[in-house]
Amino acid sequence: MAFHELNDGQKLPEIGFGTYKLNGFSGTQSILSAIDAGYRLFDTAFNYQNEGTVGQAIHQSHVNRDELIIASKLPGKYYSNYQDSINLLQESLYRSKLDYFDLYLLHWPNPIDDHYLEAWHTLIQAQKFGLVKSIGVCNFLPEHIDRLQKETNKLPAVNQIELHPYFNQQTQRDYNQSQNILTQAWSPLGRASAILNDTVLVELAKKYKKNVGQLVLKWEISLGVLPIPKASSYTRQKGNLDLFDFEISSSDIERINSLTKPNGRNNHQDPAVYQEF
Ligand SMILES: NC(=O)C1=CN([C@@H]2O[C@H](COP(=O)(O)OP(=O)(O)OC[C@H]3O[C@@H](n4cnc5c(N)ncnc54)[C@H](OP(=O)(O)O)[C@@H]3O)[C@@H](O)[C@H]2O)C=CC1
Ligand SMILES: O=C(O)C(=O)[C@@H](O)[C@H](O)C(=O)CO
Repeated sequence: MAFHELNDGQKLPEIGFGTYKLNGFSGTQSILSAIDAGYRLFDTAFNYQNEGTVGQAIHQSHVNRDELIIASKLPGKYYSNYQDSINLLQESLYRSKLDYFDLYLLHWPNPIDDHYLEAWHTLIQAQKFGLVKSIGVCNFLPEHIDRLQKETNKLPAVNQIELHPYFNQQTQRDYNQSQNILTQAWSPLGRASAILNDTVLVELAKKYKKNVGQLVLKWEISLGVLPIPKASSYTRQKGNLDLFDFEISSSDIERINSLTKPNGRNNHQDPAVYQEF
C-alpha cells in the first residue's frame, strides 16, 4: 500500500478505519479484527466515547504502537478555554492509555460559536508539547482555513470532510490540495445509504468484478483522498481493503464524479451553519 506524506512529513496509509459506533467489548473485538485485517490508521473522537475502546484494542493487539496511526478529535465544547482543551486531550490519552495521538483534529468549525481559532492555537501548543504528532481539522471550509493561516501561519495537515459519490466535494478538495492539506473522507460509503444501490455504481462494480463498497473506496483513493470506512465484521473489513488489484478508468471516474448532488450530504450537516459540541 502506498502512503500519503503530510505537509509536516508524517506518512499515512492510503485507507484507514472509522470507529464511530464501535464501543465497549464488541467495539474492541471489531477494532482488533480490523487490525488483523490489515488496517493501521484508526479514527476516533472524544465524542464517540470510544477512545478507551480503541486503546484497549491497541493494547491487546500484536502490532507495535509505532506501526499504528491513531487519530482523535477535540469537541467544540472545549474550544474556548486553553486549559480545558489541554486537560481534555490528556484525559483522552489517559483513556486510550497512549502517550500521544498521531493525529489530532478540531471536530467541527462551529463558526457561529466562533472559537475555532483559539482551539487551533491550543493544538499548535499540544504539538509542541509532544502530545500529538500532526494536527488538523474536520469539516473546515476554505474561509476557516484561510483564517487559521492568516492568524497563526500554521496550516492543518489534514482536513477530514464528508465525501462520497453523492457529495464529492470537488471545490473543497481542490482547495485542500492547493494548500498541501490531505483530504480525508468521512462517511466514504455514505453511511451505507442509497449509494450502495445506485444503478450506475452497481453497473460499474459488476464491470470491475468488485462490490459497490470496493468501487467507491477505490474511486476515493483515485481522487487522492484518504477514506476511513467503518465496518463491524472481519469479512467486510477485509473486503474494504481488497482494492489494490484493479484501477478505475478515467472515464468511469468521471462517471462516478457526475453522480454528485448539490444537496448530497447525508444529514444536511453544512459546516457553514451546522454546529456540534
Ligand atoms: N469528522 C467528522 O465529522 C466525522 C467523522 N466520521 C468518521 O468517519 C468514519 C466513517 O464514516 P461512517 O459515518 O461510519 O460511515 P461509512 O460510510 O464508513 O459507512 C459505515 C456503514 O457502512 C456499512 N458498511 C461498511 N462496509 C460496507 C460494505 N462493503 N458494503 C455495505 N455496507 C458496508 C457499515 O456496516 P457494519 O458496521 O454493519 O459493517 C456501516 O453501517 C466514522 O466511523 C468516523 O470515524 C464520521 C462522521 C463525521
Ligand atoms: O461522527 C462524527 O464524527 C460526527 O461528527 C457526527 O456529526 C456524526 O456525523 C453524526 O451522525 C451525529 O449525528
